[in-house]
Amino acid sequence: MIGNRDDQTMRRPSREHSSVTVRPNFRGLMTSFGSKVNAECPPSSTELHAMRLRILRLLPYVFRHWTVYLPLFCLMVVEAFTGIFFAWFLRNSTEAAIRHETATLGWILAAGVVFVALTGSVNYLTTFLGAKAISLVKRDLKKDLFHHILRLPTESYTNYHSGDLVSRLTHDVGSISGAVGESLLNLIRLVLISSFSLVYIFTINRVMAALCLLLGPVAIVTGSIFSKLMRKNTSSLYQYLGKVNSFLSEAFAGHLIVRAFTLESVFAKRFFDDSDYVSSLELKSAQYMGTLRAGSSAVGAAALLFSVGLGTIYVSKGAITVGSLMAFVSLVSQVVQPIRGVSGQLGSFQRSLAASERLWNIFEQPVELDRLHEYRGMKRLQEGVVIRGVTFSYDGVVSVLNNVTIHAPVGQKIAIVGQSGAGKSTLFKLLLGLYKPVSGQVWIDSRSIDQMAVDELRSHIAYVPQETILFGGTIRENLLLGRPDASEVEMITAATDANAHDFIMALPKSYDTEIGELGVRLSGGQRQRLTIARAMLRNAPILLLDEATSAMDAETELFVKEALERLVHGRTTLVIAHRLSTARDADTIIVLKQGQVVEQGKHDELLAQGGEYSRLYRLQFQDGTSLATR
Ligand SMILES: Nc1ncnc2c1ncn2[C@@H]1O[C@H](COP(=O)(O)OP(=O)(O)OP(=O)(O)O)[C@@H](O)[C@H]1O
Repeated sequence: MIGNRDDQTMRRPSREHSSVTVRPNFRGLMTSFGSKVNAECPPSSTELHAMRLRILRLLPYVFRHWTVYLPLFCLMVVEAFTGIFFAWFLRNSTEAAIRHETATLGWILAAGVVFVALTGSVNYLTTFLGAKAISLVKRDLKKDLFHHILRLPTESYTNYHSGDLVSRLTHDVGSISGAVGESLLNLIRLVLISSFSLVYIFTINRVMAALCLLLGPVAIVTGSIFSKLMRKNTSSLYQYLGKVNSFLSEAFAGHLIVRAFTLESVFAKRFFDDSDYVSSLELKSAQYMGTLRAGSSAVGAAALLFSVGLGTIYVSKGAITVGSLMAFVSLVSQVVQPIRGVSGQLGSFQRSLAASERLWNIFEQPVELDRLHEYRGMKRLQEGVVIRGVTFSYDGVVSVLNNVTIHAPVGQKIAIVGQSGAGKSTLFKLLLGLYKPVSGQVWIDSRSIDQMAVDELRSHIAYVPQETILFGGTIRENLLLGRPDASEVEMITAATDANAHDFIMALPKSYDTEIGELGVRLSGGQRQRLTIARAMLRNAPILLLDEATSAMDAETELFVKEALERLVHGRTTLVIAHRLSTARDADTIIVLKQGQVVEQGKHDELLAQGGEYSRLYRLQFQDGTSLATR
């Protein structure tokens, strides 16, 4: 599994997989999957600073929807007032009842009815607007994140695992709702209720109010300690869930290998261990939450007892009325409850921020472009492609390509051959503009590709990869990916030229047949012909063809060969020829060895030279006469 920046904070606990009997081949796989996360280290001041920054980064998303947040805030002010109204109602109705003031009691009760109706409406609106605010912010975050991921340079994109990216886009974005919704709103609500109640209890009796307030700091301190512990724990949990998702996506995508190599028990064991670990993190969170709630309930109960005890003394001395005591007792819980509630909400707010950390981690990666690439229409080629003195390294240390120069004049076919790892596919990646050379340049029609927009460059190129990559959906949708504006006739012509039309028509819904995830419902040869048809439809002047190595039956092989010949015709083609029979009719054969061009020329010339090409040819000839001579 590919690591990412999060791995830096991971450690491998000693208990991990100690009891697992793993076959040697899979030990590396299992231990890398099994690295757990550090849930225990204490928060540092730099972390708190980072936390503040993360809140600041979320704020624009909140401000963007101020038309929802502003009415919500106003409604919360009204909601806070209704709490005070209840105390006022209790105080005045009790006193009116004690004094037998029936008329006063009547209008107080009428005010109570209005209050109940108002509370209902306010509750409905705050719930609806709260959910709307969360949904809008999550929607924007998801869009921005996906937009950002699509613009990441290949170099940084390949540092993430696809399953982990899915986890960030779904689970982590979903978890953000606390920071922009429930917890944020509850924090504001509790502060408002607490402040209003505080003012009111001070108007009832200052000394009693001040004494009850002494319990506040106790609640705040215990609450914030547990909140921090919970945040660390949740951060670890989210990080680990990303890894579990990566594992799952690989397990499902590679299910054929899992079955063929009888890896079911190994994978099950791995997933069971993961699930246990996730569960242990969740239990730890539950423990923290339980302790926090128990502590804050104790503080709330103590405040209630204290105020009732103190209040009865004040009532007996005639310092306050019974109605005022009732109002005071009901409001003390409004003051202390929010204080303890703030701690809980802060914990949940911080858990949300923990999820946001994994989103900012991606947003921090610089993007290639400020807009998404788009198909720019068909291009023409006048002169051809020139790769001049290109040197390239993935890691900045080992050169994968070394001063490579290749000339592909317009309409010619250039075959690139060489041992595995010689740098053939890397050359294609540079031509597609996925990576930039360390030195040297690639030119198309006397224009350096550095001066071209990436989508302009790619609109010149049709790429047929070695693995047939199709997407879930219909055949039509897959073919039109090559050129979205192609007509029905053009699509059918491309499919016919690729020897695919006949088998497509034999399918139940012909071009509208669903081909399943990655084209799983088609045969290997059918998938290949579809990728050729897709490239044909694109009708780009430059063809980058990475020849498939998988063997097919003679008839399918012939179909694919014919399709490729039609595809190559009239285009400037660079083909990675794994079978030297493909290279035989090339205008020029380039022989790469350890990233360097060691020979170039025509088939017969290179054979006569008796160098690397003739060595490779002999090897293949000995290994399989049929392939080399076909
Ligand atoms: N994304 C990558 N990051 C780091 N190194 C890479 C990456 N891709 C390829 N390499 C390394 O670059 C070298 C050249 O790889 P490349 O895929 O270009 O070889 P190739 O000639 O196409 O091989 P094959 O015929 O087996 O496909 C290899 O040593 C490979 O390990």
